[in-house]
Amino acid sequence: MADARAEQGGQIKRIELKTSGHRSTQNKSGEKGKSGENQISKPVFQIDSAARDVKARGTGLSCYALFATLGRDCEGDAHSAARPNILAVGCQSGLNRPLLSEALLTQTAQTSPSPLSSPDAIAQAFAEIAREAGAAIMQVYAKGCDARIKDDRSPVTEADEVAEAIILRRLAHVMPDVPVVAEECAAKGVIPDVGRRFILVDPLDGTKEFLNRNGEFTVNIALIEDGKPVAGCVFAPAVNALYAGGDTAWRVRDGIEERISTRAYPAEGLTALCSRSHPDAKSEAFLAEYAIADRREAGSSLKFCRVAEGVADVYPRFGPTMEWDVAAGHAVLSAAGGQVLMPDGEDFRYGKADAGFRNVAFVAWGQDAPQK
Ligand SMILES: Nc1ncnc2c1ncn2[C@@H]1O[C@H](COP(=O)(O)O)[C@@H](OP(=O)(O)O)[C@H]1O
Ligand SMILES: [Mg+2]
Repeated sequence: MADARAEQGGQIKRIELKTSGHRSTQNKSGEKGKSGENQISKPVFQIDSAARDVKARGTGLSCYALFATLGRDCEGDAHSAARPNILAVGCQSGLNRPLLSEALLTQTAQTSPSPLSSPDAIAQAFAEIAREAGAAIMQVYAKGCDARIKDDRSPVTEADEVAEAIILRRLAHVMPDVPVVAEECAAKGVIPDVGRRFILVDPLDGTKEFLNRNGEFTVNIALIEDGKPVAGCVFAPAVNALYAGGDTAWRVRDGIEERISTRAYPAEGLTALCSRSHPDAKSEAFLAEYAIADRREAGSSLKFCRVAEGVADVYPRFGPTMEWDVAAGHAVLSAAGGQVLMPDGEDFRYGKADAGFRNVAFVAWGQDAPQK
C-alpha cells in the first residue's frame, strides 16, 4: 500500500494507491534478479474509489499535483490521457519506490464561479501569486543551482519547477475552473485542452538571465480570453519590480505602487529593445527601417514592461518564443496603452494549441505603429 495526495480547487484528498498487479521491466544492467529472471518486478498501483471526487477536469492540475506529490519518491513524467476528463500519470520508479502506472481521476466535481470579477482584480490575484513564486525563486537564487537542458535545448532549473508548482497550486484555489498551460508542465507533455478562456504561466522567464545572475528574469501569469490577454502580471523578484495590467496598468517598485502608461514617440527617434540572450538578425533588420535613437538589450518579459512604463517604444521579436513568454507582458502593455501586433499589422493572438503554443513574429509598440 502507498498513499499520495491530490489537490485541486482548494481541496486536498488523500488517495490510496492499491496494488493492482506487478509489472515486469527489463533489468537495465541485464543482471539476473533474485527470481533468477532477467527482469525486475515492480508493483503497479491504481487510485481507488476514494479518488473519484478529486477534481480533474482534464486541466492537468490534478495530474501535476499528484505527480508533484509523488515526485519526491518517484522519478518520471506525467502526461494527460486522450480522454479529456481522465488523466494518466506515469512515474518511473527507483528500485524501492512505487510505480504509479495509471491514475484515473474522474470528473464529478461541480465548478464554482470565480469570485474575481474584473480584469484588475484578476491581475491583482496573479500579482500575489507571482510574489509568492518569486520568493521561492530567490531562495534558489541565493543558494545557487545547476541547469538541466530541456528537449527544446533551453535551460530549466529547480527554481523554474518550484515556482511553477506554487503557481499551479495557488491558481487551483483562486481560478479552479480555468485550464492552465504552464511552461514546465508543457515540457513534460501535460497540456490541457483550452477553450476561449485559459491561463498561461511562465514561472521563470529569462532562465538564462537567472543563470547569469543579472536580475533580468520574471514570473509571468496571464489570462487569455478569445485569443487576447485580458489580465496579467510580470514580477521581477531580483529587482523587486512588479507590473500588472487588467483594465488599468500599474507598477509596484520598492513598495511604491503607481499607474503606468506608454509615452508618445519622442521626436528624436524611438528607443528600441532587443533580447539580451537571443539576438536575431530579422529583428535588427526590422528596426533598421525606423528612426531609432537608442537601442538597448534586456532579458525576459521585462521588455514589454519597459515599453508599458514609457521608457522605451518598440520591441520587435522575430526569433522563436512561446505564448507563455509573452502573454503577461502583453497584458500589461495593452493596459498601459500599447499594443502587440504581427509585423504585417494584424493582431497577435493566443491559443495556438496546434502549433504547440509557439509564437509567430511580433512587434510590441508603445503607440500605433509609426510611419517608416
Ligand atoms: N529556440 C527557441 N525556441 C523557443 N523559445 C525560445 C527559443 N529561444 C528563446 N526562446 C524563448 O525566449 C525566452 C527568453 O526571452 P528573452 O530572450 O527575451 O530573454 C525563453 O524563455 P524561458 O527563459 O522562460 O525559457 C524562451 O521561451
Ligand atoms: Mg519564458
